Amino acid sequence: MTASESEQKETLDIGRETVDLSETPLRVENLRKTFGGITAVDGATFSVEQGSFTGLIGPNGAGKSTTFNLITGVHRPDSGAVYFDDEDITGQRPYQIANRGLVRTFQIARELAEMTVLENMMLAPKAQEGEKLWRSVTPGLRGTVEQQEEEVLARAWEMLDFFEIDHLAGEYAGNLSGGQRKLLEMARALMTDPQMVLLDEPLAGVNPSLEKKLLKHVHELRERGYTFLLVEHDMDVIMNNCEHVIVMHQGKVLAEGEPADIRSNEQVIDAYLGDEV
Ligand SMILES: Nc1ncnc2c1ncn2[C@@H]1O[C@H](COP(=O)(O)OP(=O)(O)OP(=O)(O)O)[C@@H](O)[C@H]1O
Repeated sequence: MTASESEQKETLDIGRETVDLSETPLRVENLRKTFGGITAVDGATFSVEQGSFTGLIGPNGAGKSTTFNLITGVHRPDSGAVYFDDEDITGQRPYQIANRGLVRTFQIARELAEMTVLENMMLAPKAQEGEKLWRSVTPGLRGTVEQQEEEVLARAWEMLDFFEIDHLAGEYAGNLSGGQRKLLEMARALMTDPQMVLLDEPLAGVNPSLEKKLLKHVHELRERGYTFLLVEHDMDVIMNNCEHVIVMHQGKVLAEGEPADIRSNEQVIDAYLGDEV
């Protein structure tokens, strides 16, 4: 990390702390997951570098979503391990993993569509201290809870402003366009000030101008030290934006490398890219 990058990150208004870009925050080793007779993930091993924008691609059914679910604690692997910041997080619950700084975007469910954009943001606050309840019922300590709520509100506005949807704060989430929803999903994920964000097809149904905007925001965040792992079917998006690409096929990692190498990899062309190159 250069001195100016370091400076930029420390002064970032969305509140990231300085991180060491030489780290490898995420490592999955020999992950395996079966559903009945189906092997969804079959010994996948890869790692993601700190501060990178890494793409995870592969044909339908290759195991990408299941891998995301194994990393974020939605599913427990049959075998293998997930390490985040060199700590074994295998089998931890999604909220525990999120509290460590590893989050994924979630689609705005129907119930959330009936709340305003700002209310959606307030539902995803930064983890608060465990004694919150105790503080709220203890005379003299009420101010701390109020202070925390103010901090959550301030962060919500900062994120809405960053993603340029602050003018929609009072709008019901259900009234947003597909692209605006995707921006809200990203903004919500960032509420907890994570270190790493997993994006599962964040551009599906997004029009070209909002797609450009969303990718611009991801690049800005990445330059400031956030790490992104992206599942996306649009090959141009992957090849033009990610500096590292991991290709899954039949539950395994078939290849990984820079976009240009992946494009010309014979095995990848046979298994996946076919006519796309
Ligand atoms: N909860 C589940 N129950 C049963 N089978 C599942 C479950 N989740 C995934 N699978 C199966 O595991 C395999 C891998 O699915 P997965 O969704 O991880 O692939 P993918 O690469 O994300 O595919 P796509 O690009 O189509 O989203 C598929 O055969 C799928 O049908």
